Amino acid sequence: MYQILVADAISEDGLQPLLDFKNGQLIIKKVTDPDVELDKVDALLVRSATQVTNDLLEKMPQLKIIARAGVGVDNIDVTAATKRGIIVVNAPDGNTISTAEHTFAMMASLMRNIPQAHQSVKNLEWRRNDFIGTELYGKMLGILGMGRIGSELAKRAKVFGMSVHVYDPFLTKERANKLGVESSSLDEVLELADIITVHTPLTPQTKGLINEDTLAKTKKGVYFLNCARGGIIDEDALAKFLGNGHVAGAAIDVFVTEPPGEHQLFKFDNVIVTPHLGASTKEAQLNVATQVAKEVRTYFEDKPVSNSINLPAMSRDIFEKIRPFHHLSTKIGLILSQCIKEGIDELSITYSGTVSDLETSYLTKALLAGFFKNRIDVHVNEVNALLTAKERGITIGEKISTNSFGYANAISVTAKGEKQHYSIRGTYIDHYGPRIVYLNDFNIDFHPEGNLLYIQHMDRPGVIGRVGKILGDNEVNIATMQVGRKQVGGEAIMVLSFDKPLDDESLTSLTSLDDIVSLNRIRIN
Ligand SMILES: NC(=O)c1ccc[n+]([C@@H]2O[C@H](COP(=O)([O-])OP(=O)(O)OC[C@H]3O[C@@H](n4cnc5c(N)ncnc54)[C@H](O)[C@@H]3O)[C@@H](O)[C@H]2O)c1
Ligand SMILES: O=C(O)[C@H](O)COP(=O)(O)O
Repeated sequence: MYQILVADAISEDGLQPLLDFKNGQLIIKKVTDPDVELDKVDALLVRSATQVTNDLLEKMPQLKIIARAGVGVDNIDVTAATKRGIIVVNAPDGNTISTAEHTFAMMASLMRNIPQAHQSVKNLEWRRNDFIGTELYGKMLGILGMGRIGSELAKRAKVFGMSVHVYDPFLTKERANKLGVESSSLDEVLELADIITVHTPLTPQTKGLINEDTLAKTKKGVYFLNCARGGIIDEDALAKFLGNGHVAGAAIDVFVTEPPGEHQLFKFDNVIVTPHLGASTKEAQLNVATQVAKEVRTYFEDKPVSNSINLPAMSRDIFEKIRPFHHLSTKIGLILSQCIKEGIDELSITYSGTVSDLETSYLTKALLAGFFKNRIDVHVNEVNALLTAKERGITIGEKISTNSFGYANAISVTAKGEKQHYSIRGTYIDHYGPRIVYLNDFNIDFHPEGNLLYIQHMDRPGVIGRVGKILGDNEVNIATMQVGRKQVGGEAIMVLSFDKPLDDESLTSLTSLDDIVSLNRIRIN
């Protein structure tokens, strides 16, 4: 039974897919709650409040998936999660409309002094001349970050008769034209806009995007909005430019520290604030909760998730096509890891035939996960496979080739260590399953499953018989046996499979036989 911890305020209606999930148990508690057994949690659902730090992850060794019911993942140490093989998913578009609407409401409120006027009337005042506003009509709105929310905001601004200039280094001309906005440089937006709003993620590049230098380039009387992330607008710099009258007002939904406590911006009457409410609508909360609840369930049902931050997205159709090769790749990795007895520096993988049309990078990661499975302590999966290989100095080469050696598809792998050099090839045959068709320079054909013994020996009369006798004497039942050789009387190989793991005594007796070059027990599960 998977333990699923819901650590922030997430719509319970939206959690229905998990409430209906027979293999999951929902725990709705904060991570700091002493009743929560963090070491048993398999899935963690959060919004922006819970800080998913490396220290927290350390206490959660069973954690497999972190789901963010919202967009921003800056409260999650994604790098630390990735290292541990924990998949991180979010709900990227469930709160877009709500946040765009909130930004628009903040802009209108700011320009018409609505919060200030509201408070004044409630204080039994009637100061009509103190709250003269400014029309949005005819003004230029500058949007920094033209993604989902920026684009929705632009549509609404245009309807209000505003012109929209945007700065987003990743925005194409076609998309800007389609949205009817002017794509500009950062400096142009700063110099021309009457109102500037930020809608980028918080990254090292966007932290302090609006700072003293950029503020100095803006028009006197400019207004600023931040409904994205605290820190994109440097709070000290904004306070300074509000203080000297250069900035006419600001609307802020997000802060560097949340909750902000006593804050330097609160002393300005022309600053309006909300407590990170962009996504706080019934609709958005239902959307994001439903999206992540489905993602977590999908993940535990061994199906592909759609919105992972640290794994490539894959549709169900593609996943079904890739699934057999995924199994094959994992098995190849497992076999290699048990055959090669030292650390490796290089792994070269060649995909040919029908498999080369698929997402081969995903298969490479599966192969690495198989390779590392019994070698290192860390749980390696598709999320952290490449990182793990890199940390261990293994160079990964991936190629596509047209030569599939007579099979419809083939995955050929060579692993190089200091002393050893191993090559293996597998194929997937419809209605027949995965087969290993080449191992360490020998053509062979065996089903990579269960308890196997791979023997390299000299091709001499009686070797197979002697192997069979020792196993028979030790009551070991041979389930299948395949042989291969390059030339008569040269080196040859045998791959045997058993119903249960081969015992040490039999292995020792086999090792002492004449004409045996090497033996490897291989377990595939
Ligand atoms: N206040 C809230 O409650 C709330 C709700 C939802 C989202 N958000 C925040 O709003 C922001 C935008 O969310 P979104 O869903 O539109 O994200 P998005 O990923 O769709 O859009 C972000 C855009 O920023 C652009 N960008 C990235 N780096 C940039 C840079 N250096 N300069 C200019 N543009 C850059 C990207 O190209 C992208 O188009 C995020 O920070 C998100 O966390 C806040
Ligand atoms: O990134 C987001 O989705 C928003 O900032 C919403 O955050 P919240 O889920 O804490 O309201």
